Amino acid sequence: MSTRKTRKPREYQNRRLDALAAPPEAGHELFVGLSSLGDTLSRRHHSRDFAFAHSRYLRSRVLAVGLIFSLLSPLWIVVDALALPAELLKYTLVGRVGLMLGLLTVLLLAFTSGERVRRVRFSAGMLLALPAAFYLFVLVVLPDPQVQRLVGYGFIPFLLVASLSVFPFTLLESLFAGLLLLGLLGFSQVIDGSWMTGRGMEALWLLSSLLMVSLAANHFQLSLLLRLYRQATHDPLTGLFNRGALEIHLAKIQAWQRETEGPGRTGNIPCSLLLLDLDHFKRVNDSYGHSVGDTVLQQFAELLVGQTRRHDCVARYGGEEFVVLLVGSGQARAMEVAERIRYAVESFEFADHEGRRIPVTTSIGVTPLLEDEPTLAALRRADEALFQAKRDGRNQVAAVEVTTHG
Ligand SMILES: Nc1nc2c(ncn2[C@@H]2O[C@H](COP(=O)(O)OP(=O)(O)OP(=O)(O)O)[C@@H](O)[C@H]2O)c(=O)[nH]1
Repeated sequence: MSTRKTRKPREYQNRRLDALAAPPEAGHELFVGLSSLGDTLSRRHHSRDFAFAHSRYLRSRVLAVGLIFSLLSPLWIVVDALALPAELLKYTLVGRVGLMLGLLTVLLLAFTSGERVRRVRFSAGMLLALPAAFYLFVLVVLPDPQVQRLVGYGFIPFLLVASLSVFPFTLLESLFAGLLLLGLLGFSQVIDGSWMTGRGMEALWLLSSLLMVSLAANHFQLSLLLRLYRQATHDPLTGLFNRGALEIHLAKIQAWQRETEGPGRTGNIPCSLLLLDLDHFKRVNDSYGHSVGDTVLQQFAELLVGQTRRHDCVARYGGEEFVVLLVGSGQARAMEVAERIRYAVESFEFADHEGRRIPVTTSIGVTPLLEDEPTLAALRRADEALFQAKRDGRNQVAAVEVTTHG
């Protein structure tokens, strides 16, 4: 174990809090709904961590809807056989075989995608694109007048637009898919001669209305998902990751460390854990009141976020204990960062509600996060180091190092 304390702070990069939807303010429901439009419009504001939760949710929908499509599509061959003459049946059969193979590939892709976000999103897109492509294929290959004889094909764009509402797509994603399906409906009308007729316009209007309903469903589904995710993973007082989310995040970082091992890869990426505890915090509560204590915790959290980089992780471990995960920082660098944080806290002007200064200091335990150890073992080591810093008089940085193998 080693302890050290220097006075000089170092430069640091700023970082914003996790860019997730803020918890909705109490108030008019419509306002609450509209205020989260920015979060459901695109994935721009979603954190990387939410992207994993989102893709797990999307994957379960792809599997369910993919299974329904795969079961319904071959059943329609019976309707085709009853409605179409034998010479036309070959066109729809070829299309259906292609559709079935495509749907099975999508199911396999989604099933094996695990947490690969892009693969899940690709399979969701393909799930909607395949029936549309099948319809387009039939429209193009079938001899012109025969298109009128198709039964149950005209509703494919309607079915697909309605299906959009089942998925937690962003508004822009659904709008893009919806416009393509409107185009497909328009094309089918040109082929069957109903374009710009009363019947054709009625169908276009119906599809547009369905699209609006699906967009509303997407918005409410995604904003609810964001809110629930935030409540489950974030501390409401500071907005930081809570303990459960931290432990999951640590395990993910370790998996990523293992993946980047080996020839041709980035190589071993050192990570370090900082466990921070506010010194004599009970006195702050006792002297200034619990609400001032809360404000101090919030300011402390902001300070930690400001002192770390975007890809580092700051979490509230519980009470007045916080954890910082430094990605790509070995022990020496982690000690420098911990010392900089300790100094920043000591110099920061924490104040009560009347603006009176509250002296606040923090003790910090530092330890490496090894790629192949249980996360709790690393946290326990950080706790040992923190205990050492407290024992050495508080307002200290202490480290517990480990001998890495190899
Ligand atoms: N205001 C406020 N206080 C909290 C919160 N969570 C924990 N605390 C308080 O944090 C204090 C922790 O006290 P102790 O565990 O005795 O530790 P300490 O006073 O910081 O002393 P050392 O850790 O030994 O330096 C308790 O008074 C808790 O009530 C919170 O969310 N808000």
